[in-house]
Amino acid sequence: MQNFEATKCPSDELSLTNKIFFNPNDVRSLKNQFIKIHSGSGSYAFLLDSNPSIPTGKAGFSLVQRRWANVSIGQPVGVEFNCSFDPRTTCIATHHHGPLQFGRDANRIHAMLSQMPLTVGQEIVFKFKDKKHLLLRVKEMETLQPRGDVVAAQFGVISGNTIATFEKLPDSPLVLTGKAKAKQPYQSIINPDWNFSMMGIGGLDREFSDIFRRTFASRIFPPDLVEQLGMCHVRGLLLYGPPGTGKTLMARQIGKMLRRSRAKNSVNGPSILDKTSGERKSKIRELFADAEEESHSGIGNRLRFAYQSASPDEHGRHQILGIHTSKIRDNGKLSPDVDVRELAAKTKNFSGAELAGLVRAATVTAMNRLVQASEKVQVDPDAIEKLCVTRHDFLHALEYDIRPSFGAQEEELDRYVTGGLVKWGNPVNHVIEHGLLATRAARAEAEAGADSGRPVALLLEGPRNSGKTALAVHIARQAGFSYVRLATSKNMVGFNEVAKCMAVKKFFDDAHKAKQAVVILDGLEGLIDYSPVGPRYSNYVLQALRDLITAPLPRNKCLLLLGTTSCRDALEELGLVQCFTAGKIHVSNLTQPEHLVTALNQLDAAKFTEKEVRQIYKSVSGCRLNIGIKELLDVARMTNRVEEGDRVRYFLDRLNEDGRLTE
Ligand SMILES: Nc1ncnc2c1ncn2[C@@H]1O[C@H](COP(=O)(O)OP(=O)(O)OP(=O)(O)O)[C@@H](O)[C@H]1O
Repeated sequence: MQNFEATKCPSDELSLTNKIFFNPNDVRSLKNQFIKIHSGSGSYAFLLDSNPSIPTGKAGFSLVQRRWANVSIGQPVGVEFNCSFDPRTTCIATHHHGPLQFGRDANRIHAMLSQMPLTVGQEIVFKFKDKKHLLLRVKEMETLQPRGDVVAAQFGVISGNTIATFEKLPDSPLVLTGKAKAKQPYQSIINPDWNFSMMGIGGLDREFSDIFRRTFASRIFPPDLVEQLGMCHVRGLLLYGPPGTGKTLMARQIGKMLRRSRAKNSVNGPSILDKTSGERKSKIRELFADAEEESHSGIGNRLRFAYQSASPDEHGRHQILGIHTSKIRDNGKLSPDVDVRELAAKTKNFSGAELAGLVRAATVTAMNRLVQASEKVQVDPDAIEKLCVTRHDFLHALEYDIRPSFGAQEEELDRYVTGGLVKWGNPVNHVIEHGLLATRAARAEAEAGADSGRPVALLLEGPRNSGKTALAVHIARQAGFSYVRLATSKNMVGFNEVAKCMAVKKFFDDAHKAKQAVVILDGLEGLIDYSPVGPRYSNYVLQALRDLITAPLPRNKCLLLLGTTSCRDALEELGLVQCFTAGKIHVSNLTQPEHLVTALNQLDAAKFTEKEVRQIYKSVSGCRLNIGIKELLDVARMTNRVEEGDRVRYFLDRLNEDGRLTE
């Protein structure tokens, strides 16, 4: 080893060779030989070259070399000449990633690199497209040992078989293409100091993990995988809930979880509104300024809202789902058990945007399987290979994540048929048949293709508790239309006249957008605030209802209107019954002992034994019966709580007391 003094590289051009220069007399015939430089801070491998402008006894380092090898001008360095690399143990190899595409520069760069010994941490500079300098930093090296083991190495030389995997620094404007993109490092959005065990959100773990899965899971995966799945990141998140349920706490914790630069912006709504208008605007602008800057690195600055008026039919949904899953399928990440046709059948009332959301939610669920978030967030290193979106992921997303906002509100409708539908006699069948006829008429109206069709409006009228609402819901469901809404004054408690009109109008407006819609106007007397004392009613709502029920429909649209009332006479006087041109169907109470027996035999709410039913039948035969199905269900439920031997007596007593059974 000889001692030299570090000096500058003779020219900028020579520094792009990434070699160390010596005076020709010092190195005589040596050229393009490997040397090792030993400075106080470590040992580094280089190629040497000679140049007369370097004084004897000195070694010329470029600025970049001096920086990464920690050598300063004038510093003594030890130089080991004639170093050689054992090609069997120091040829750099890597075995799983493809090379970066350098385009036209590839050969030149490859030629330069293939001559060069490399040290971990080394920085190499070269010219790259139009005068710009490209800096490569050696991050890690693996050498392939004769027995096939791969061992991490400090020094190495590039051989013909070396596979180089290029990564780009997060702030680099370079765009990598080809397979090398997979290794592209991305600045994780998750704060490295974040620890889930210190989250401090009591009882909200499930909510937090839901938020994590649906919002951030996609951001901790390599961008290339995210691209292969055709996903875009969630750009905004709205936490909603009653006061004091932990929304702000969760938002703050999410802020902490994210890297600081991304999470410093938190404002309190009222405090912003406190300012003068100009100040307010500038505050809001300030708030988004950072996010706007970051938008280049993938953090969005805008929340997007998508609205699609009519829900597509099954064929349309099949196509839409096909489009949104195509990228995942093309990249081999869609499990063969995913049947788009099955999903199309299961996604009635989903809009296009909701179908896209469903695919996204299923993908995120699949991704989440590869995330371990016990303490730190970790992604399975083989995520790219392992990721597979399965049928189960779609079913999970259907159950927990995406519900159609437009269309039938199944859960709400369920509340109106809690006791199921008991077919206790012909009067029930009669109503259902009429409902079917009206449905057909509504369809025919749309198919006729007239410029403007008419809604088909059917009124179900009958005594209180006779089951009008439940029958209307049954008819609506049987129709199988995509949009089903139930307007009831029970959901409009505290609304003034205008608010009521607006609420009902919204149902009609939405119904006009759907291809096939049912609107149930439940308890018309309640909607118009009818009171027999006076009598009083809201003329404002009455007029609105009359106009809405009779308003013509947009072309090719079909609307079935089902009204219910227990005050037919009053509504007739007000001219509302007349608007139901498709018919007025009477929903009756149970009046025959046979009705009662048939109903009791079918009731799920109360299990009467055959013997009990026979006893009841005997007792009611010859009596006058008049009971609504709703009331019967209530009495039967109460009977359930009674001791076995007393059930029949209790049941009959209740009917007698309430005047439902008379001699
Ligand atoms: N054949 C049936 N027809 C209607 N409802 C039935 C029938 N069988 C069982 N039910 C149940 O009875 C109940 C009927 O209540 P519903 O609210 O429909 O009555 P209603 O006549 O609309 O009452 P209201 O007079 O208060 O408006 C529901 O829980 C429903 O599930």
